[in-house]
Amino acid sequence: MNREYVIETKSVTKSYGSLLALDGVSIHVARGSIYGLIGDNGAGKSTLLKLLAGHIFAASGEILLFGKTGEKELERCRRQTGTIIEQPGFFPGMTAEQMLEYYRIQKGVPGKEKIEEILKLTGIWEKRKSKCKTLSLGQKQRLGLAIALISEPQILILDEPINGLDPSGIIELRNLFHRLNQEKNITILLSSHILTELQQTADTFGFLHKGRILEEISSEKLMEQCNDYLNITVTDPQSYTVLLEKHAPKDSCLVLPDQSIEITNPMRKPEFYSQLAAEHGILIKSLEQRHASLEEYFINLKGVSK
Ligand SMILES: Nc1ncnc2c1ncn2[C@@H]1O[C@H](COP(=O)(O)OP(=O)(O)OP(=O)(O)O)[C@@H](O)[C@H]1O
Repeated sequence: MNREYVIETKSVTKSYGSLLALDGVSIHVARGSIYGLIGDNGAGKSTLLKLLAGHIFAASGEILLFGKTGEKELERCRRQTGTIIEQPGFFPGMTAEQMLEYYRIQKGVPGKEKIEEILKLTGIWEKRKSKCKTLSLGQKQRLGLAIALISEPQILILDEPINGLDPSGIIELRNLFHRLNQEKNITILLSSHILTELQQTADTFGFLHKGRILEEISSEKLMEQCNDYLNITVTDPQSYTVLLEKHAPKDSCLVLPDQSIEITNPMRKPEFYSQLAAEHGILIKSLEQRHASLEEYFINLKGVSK
């Protein structure tokens, strides 16, 4: 399938002095997707997002927005992009509504009526008369999002938007991202150092580690990779594996160095495996069910790349 990428980088490199922050980074963000850029602290996420936003420039490689490249074209395309890379400056004494109006005028966006629509869309309408200094972190994130949305962008680029929010704040923001994506057809690129935070938000993930993209993967494929495991320790592993081959031939079994037997994505319920042993006079010492988490997947990926 030939998907249209609204954001693409090709072998982008960026150094700060002798520090290579991005090393040949290529990412592909399809129109209509929510793309999660995952990486530890210092992996290079902000650097990549700043390059896309035009705050800094690459040493080599190519950046494409809406398929267009070259600084002049990119500048034009960036007008259709809303970004929050560092918190936009808020004047503490201004109200949320005044702050949004300030940015509307600064960005040259016509139509005062947009203010009401965006304050309602981002869920801070009730707080419109509150001064910025009194807003909570979550409310500030929403106001930042409102500012990014004022120019009706087709793309949103958000650096760690979930950082520091409590669980209910995360859920609210996640729902908002889904609404913006579904109802306004906005493509969203957002970063986080916590994979599980983006697990239910993004449909595509890019794993960035020490300035390099290790993998780009759809959330569907990622979930498939996170297998279920059954780990069984028995008194007689040899006889038990023979039994498994006969009675559960479709299962993929592996005898681990500690002589326990690992079944990946077992076809039957755990009781089947304990009954099978019992019926043949084999004693089960332990039986554990495990699901490889997304975090484990990322840790393994980083391990392989060393
Ligand atoms: N202006 C700068 N001058 C020098 N080094 C920098 C600068 N900005 C970033 N770096 C370094 O580049 C590397 C990548 O930093 P970057 O901020 O892009 O990472 P990050 O993945 O966004 O990290 P975090 O999750 O901590 O925000 C880090 O080693 C950082 O110290």
